Amino acid sequence: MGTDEPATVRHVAIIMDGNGRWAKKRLLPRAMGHQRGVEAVRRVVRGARELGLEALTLYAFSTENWRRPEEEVSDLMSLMKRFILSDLDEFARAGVRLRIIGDYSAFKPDVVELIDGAIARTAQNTGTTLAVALNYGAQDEIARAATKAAAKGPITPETIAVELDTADLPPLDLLIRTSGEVRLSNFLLWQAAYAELYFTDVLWPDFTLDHLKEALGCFANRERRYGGR
Ligand SMILES: CCc1cc(N2CCCCCC2)n2ncc(-c3ccc(F)cc3)c2n1
Repeated sequence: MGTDEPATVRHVAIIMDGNGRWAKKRLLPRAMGHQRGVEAVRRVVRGARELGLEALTLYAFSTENWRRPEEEVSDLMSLMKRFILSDLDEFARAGVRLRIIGDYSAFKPDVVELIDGAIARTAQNTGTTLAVALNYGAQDEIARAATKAAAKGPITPETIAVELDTADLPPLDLLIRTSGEVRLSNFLLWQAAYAELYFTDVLWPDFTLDHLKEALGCFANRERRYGGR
């Protein structure tokens, strides 16, 4: 690709941070921050489709999130169920394909069943792939991939890569983190090797399609290195 051609973004990932801080700033309960955060998810999934992204990966629940208060974990599980029962209908009809990365078998059977149904329902879709990271940690993902690769023969970066949860997604082009934290927090560590990293002070509930376009614009202006330097 010559330098005068706009860089094509195929796969964007987002660490959706700042939901609790958004609520705290407004003296609202954390659950309200989560609810407004779901509205931002809706905006960004619709935006990803309009922009023709092949894949959008969202960090929804990390392996560390289990340490949150029980009430908050329960609130997040309810939020997820509501999202699948209501929003996924629209996304399924619009051609969005749902994938889950991480070990979601750790969730309650009714949640696992709901997720499996949503994956099956959208499996044939050919639009944007929405990959949601649930009970996900990159070091856990890499360890699982390495274990599978080792059982099949000598380990190389290639034999590990094909065993990652994201093996069927395009290479990661752009990783966005909201709320001003400049850390990867055990998210897509392998996949981020050559991705552009974009950090914004915007809190996730305030994130809009314009913010996504701003991040994509920054990507377009950067010249990719792919390990060149
Ligand atoms: C595990 C709880 C949780 C939290 C969460 N947050 C995190 C908290 C507040 C901000 C919104 C984003 N999101 N966002 C999408 C999903 C989702 C899950 C499964 C699915 F099939 C489709 C979407 C989600 N799930």
